[in-house]
Amino acid sequence: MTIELASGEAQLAALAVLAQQARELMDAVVLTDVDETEIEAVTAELVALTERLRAVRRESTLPHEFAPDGTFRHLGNAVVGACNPHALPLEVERPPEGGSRADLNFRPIHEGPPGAVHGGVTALILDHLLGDAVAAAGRPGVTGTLTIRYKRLVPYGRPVVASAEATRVEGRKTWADGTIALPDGTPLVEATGLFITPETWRLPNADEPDE
Ligand SMILES: CCCCC/C=C\C/C=C\C/C=C\C/C=C\CCCC(=O)SCCNC(=O)CCNC(=O)[C@H](O)C(C)(C)COP(=O)(O)OP(=O)(O)OC[C@H]1O[C@@H](n2cnc3c(N)ncnc32)[C@H](O)[C@@H]1OP(=O)(O)O
Repeated sequence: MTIELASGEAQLAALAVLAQQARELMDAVVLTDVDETEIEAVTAELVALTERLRAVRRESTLPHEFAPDGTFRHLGNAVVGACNPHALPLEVERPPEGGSRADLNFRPIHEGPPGAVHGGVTALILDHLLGDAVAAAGRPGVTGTLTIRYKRLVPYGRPVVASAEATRVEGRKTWADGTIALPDGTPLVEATGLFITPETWRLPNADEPDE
């Protein structure tokens, strides 16, 4: 894993604004009902804009890194990356009592079953949140297994709460449980996962895994 110093903060801030606009574009695309002439005109403008962005390309995606304020971030991450239009982005909090949580609102672009969120999308969110919970416990790792139980359809367009906590440790293995629930606590999706700390990972300030 690469840990690099942050650079080009003004450019990154502008990129985050661009990524948010791209999200709004995606939201507009799935709900627009303008006629085909207008769709073709907008598409032509987007082709031109895409070419402008491609004019200068990075050799790799935005890295895992420490921001100037000392916090760890991954601006290109598919779930939490402010600079990645694919990300909600999920804003993860780490409450003082432990674990990880996030308030979130899925959108029509996340639809799977009619009027509800795709199960793969909720699995993605829970994978990340469980991963954050094990990292919060000082045991960052990659997902070995992820088991999901879909209890109720997850609505989009209204608030839900995701939460997770590490539950057990054994060598380089850490287990975590999590849920996506309505604000009143009604569980919609439950997850349990096993995360494994690769041999090569040793993060500054992280507790050493018990080996
Ligand atoms: C996404 C990167 C994040 C970077 C994190 C950095 C800092 C953290 C800070 C904040 C992060 C916050 C949240 C985000 C974090 C994560 C969320 C998303 C995570 C992902 O989305 S990540 C992508 C999906 N993930 C993969 O792409 C894994 C591919 N895979 C491998 O990279 C290797 O396969 C590895 C490393 C798993 C093991 O390889 P290895 O050589 O180190 O270990 P080895 O095989 O020796 O196994 C040792 C013991 O684990 C058991 N074991 C192994 N694999 C198992 C499995 N799958 N299921 C059950 N048990 C398993 C063995 O049975 C043995 O058990 P025993 O010791 O009892 O015999």
